[in-house]
Amino acid sequence: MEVFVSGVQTLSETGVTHVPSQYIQPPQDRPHQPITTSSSDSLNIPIIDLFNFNPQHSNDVRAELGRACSDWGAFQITNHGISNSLIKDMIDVGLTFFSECSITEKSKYSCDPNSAASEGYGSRMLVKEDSVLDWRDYFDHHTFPLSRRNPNRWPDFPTNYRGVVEEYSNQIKELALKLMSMISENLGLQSSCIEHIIGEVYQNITISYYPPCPQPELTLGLQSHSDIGAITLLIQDDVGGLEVLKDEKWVTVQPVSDAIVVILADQTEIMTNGKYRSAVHRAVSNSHRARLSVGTFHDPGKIRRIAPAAQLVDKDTLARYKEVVYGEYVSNWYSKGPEGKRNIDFLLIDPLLLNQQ
Ligand SMILES: O=C(O)CCC(=O)C(=O)O
Ligand SMILES: [Fe+2]
Repeated sequence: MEVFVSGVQTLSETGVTHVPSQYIQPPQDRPHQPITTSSSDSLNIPIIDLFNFNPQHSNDVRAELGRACSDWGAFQITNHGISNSLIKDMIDVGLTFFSECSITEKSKYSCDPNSAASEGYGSRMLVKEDSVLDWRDYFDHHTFPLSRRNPNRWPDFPTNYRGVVEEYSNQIKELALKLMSMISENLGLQSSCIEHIIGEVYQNITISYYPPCPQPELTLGLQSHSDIGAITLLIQDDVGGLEVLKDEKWVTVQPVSDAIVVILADQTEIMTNGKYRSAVHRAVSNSHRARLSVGTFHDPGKIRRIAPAAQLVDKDTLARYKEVVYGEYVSNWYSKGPEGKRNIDFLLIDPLLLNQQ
C-alpha cells in the first residue's frame, strides 16, 4: 500500500497561515465571488418530508419530489426512515477517527493515490497531476456489492466504527433504492426501471473531513462537480459548507439536523433523458471549524451500459445522450476532472436540443 504523504489536516494543524499554491483556486472558481452571494442568501434547496413512506401521503410526496428533481436535482429529505441515532453515530465515528487518531494511525489505511476512488484514507481526488487540490481529507469505503466489502480495511477506532459503517451502508442503500423507484414512477416508468438499468448497485461511502483553512477565500473544500453515478445521499454536521449551483448562483445547503441531502448524479440525468438533471455542487472551507460530511454514492457497475430509458424516447422525444459504458465515464471523469458538467455534456447528442425542449 502507498504511503499517504500529507493531507490538509496535517497542514492545518501545523498552523500554516498561507495555503500552499497547489490549493489556490483560479479567481473565477473562488468562493464568495460577488455573483455567488447576494441574491442566493434567502434561497434554500427544497426540504421534503417523506412521512416515513406512509401511503396516505404518497401523492403529495411524489409531487414534491418530482418538482425538486426537475427544478433542483438536489434536496433534503426528513422522516426518511433512517434513525437519528444512526446518523449521529455515523458522523461521530468519522469525527473521532479524523480528530483523535494520529497521522501514523490514519496512514495505515492510505488509499492508492494513483488509482481513482480507491478505498481508504486520502486527500487527492483527481489522478491528474496539475489539478488544484481540494482542502479536504477523506476516507472512502467500498460497501456494495458485499463482495467488495471488507471491514478489516476500515478503521478499528473508535471500536464501533466498522459496525456503524456496515449498518449505515445497509440502511442507506435501501433508502436509495426506494428513491430510485419513486423517481422512476414519477416519470411514468416501471418502479424498477432505474434499478434495472443500473444493475447491481455499487455503493461507496466517503467521509469527507474539511479542516479549518487559513485562507478560505482562496480555496475550495471540494471543487465544483456533479456526481458521477446515479444518486448520492449525504449527511453533514452542523458546520455547513455544501453549496448547490442554481441558475448560476451558489446556494448554501443549510444543515438540518437528521435530514439527508439527496443529490442526483450524472447517470440519472442520462437515464431520465435529461428530464432530471444532475446537480452541480461544491464545498467551501472556513477558517474556524472543521467540517465533516458523509456522502454515500449509488452507482452502476463499471461494465453497465447507461442510456436514456427506452420508454422516454420516441419519435417526438429523441434521445439526448449517447449510450456510455459506465467504467469509461468514470475513467474520463477522474483523468480529465469534472469542470462543471463537461463529462456529461460530451455525451449530448445535439446540445441545441436542450434549448428546444
Ligand atoms: O462535503 C460535502 O458536502 C460534499 C461532498 C461531495 O460532494 C462529494 O463527496 O462528492
Ligand atoms: Fe459530490
